[in-house]
Amino acid sequence: MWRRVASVSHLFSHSKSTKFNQGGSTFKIWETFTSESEIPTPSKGSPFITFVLGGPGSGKGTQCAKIVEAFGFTHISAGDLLRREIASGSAYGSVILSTIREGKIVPSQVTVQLIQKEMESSDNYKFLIDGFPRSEENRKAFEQTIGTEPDVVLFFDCPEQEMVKRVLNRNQGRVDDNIDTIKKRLEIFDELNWPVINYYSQRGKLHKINAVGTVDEIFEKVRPIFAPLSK
Ligand SMILES: Nc1ncnc2c1ncn2[C@@H]1O[C@H](COP(=O)(O)OP(=O)(O)OP(=O)(O)O)[C@@H](O)[C@H]1O
Ligand SMILES: Nc1ccn([C@H]2C[C@H](O)[C@@H](COP(=O)(O)O)O2)c(=O)n1
Ligand SMILES: [Mg+2]
Repeated sequence: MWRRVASVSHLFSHSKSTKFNQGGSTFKIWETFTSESEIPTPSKGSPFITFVLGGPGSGKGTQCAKIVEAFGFTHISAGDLLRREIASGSAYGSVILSTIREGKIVPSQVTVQLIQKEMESSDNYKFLIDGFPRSEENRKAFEQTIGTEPDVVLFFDCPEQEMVKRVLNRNQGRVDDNIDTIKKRLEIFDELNWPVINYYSQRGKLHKINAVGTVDEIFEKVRPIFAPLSK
C-alpha cells in the first residue's frame, strides 16, 4: 500500500475570512478562492485524496458521480460502506443501524477501517471520500490510520431548508430519510462538522461551493478545482 512520505505544502494566495455564529459561538471561516495552480500534482506513487463534506442532502453523492465521470476518481461513500456493512449482516451491523437511525456518528474506528479496506483494494490512486470526516474524531482517526491528509477538501454549502426538501424527496428507502432523523442529523452536522470545515479552511485546503442551483450549475463550480488533473 502507498503511504505518503512527506506532505505537500498548499499555498493559497487569495483568501478572506468571514465570521459567523453557530450554536451561540462565533467562528471564523476562511474562504479560499482556487486557481488551477493551487492543487497538488497527483502521482501514481501516492494517493490523491479528496474529502467531500456537506450537510445531509447537500448533493455530495450527486456531485461525486459527476467528478468520477469527468476526472476518473474512485468514489468511496462512508455512508454507503456503512449501509453495505449492515446489509452484509456483519458483527457491527446492528450497532451501525441503530446509530444511523438516531442520526448519530458511527465510531471512527469502524468507518476508517472500511475506508482503508476500500482504498487498499483499489487500483486507482485518486479517491473521493464522501461524507467523511464528519467529526474531529473521524479526521484524527483517518490521519493516524492511513498516515496522510487529504489533498483537497470540498464543502457543499446548502441552506437547511433546501437540504430537508431534497432528503425528503430522495425516495431511496433510506432509514434516515425521515423528518425526525433529518433534524437530528442537522444538529449533529452543526455540532461536529463545523470544526472539521474550519480546520481544513485554516490549512488552505477547503473549497467552499454554493450548493444551490441545478446539478450541472453546481458541477461547473466544481470542475475548475480539478481542471489541472487529467482523467
Ligand atoms: N442541485 C440539486 N438540485 C436539486 N436536487 C438535487 C441537487 N443535487 C442533488 N439533488 C437531489 O437531492 C437528493 C440528495 O442528494 P445527494 O444524495 O447527492 O446528497 P448527499 O449530500 O449525498 O446526502 P447524504 O449526506 O444524505 O447522503 C437526491 O435525491 C438528489 O437527486
Ligand atoms: N463518516 C461517517 C459517515 C456516515 N455515517 C453514518 C451517519 C450518517 O447519518 C449515515 C449516512 O451517511 P451519508 O450517506 O448521509 O453520508 O451514515 C457516519 O457515522 N460516519
Ligand atoms: Mg450521500
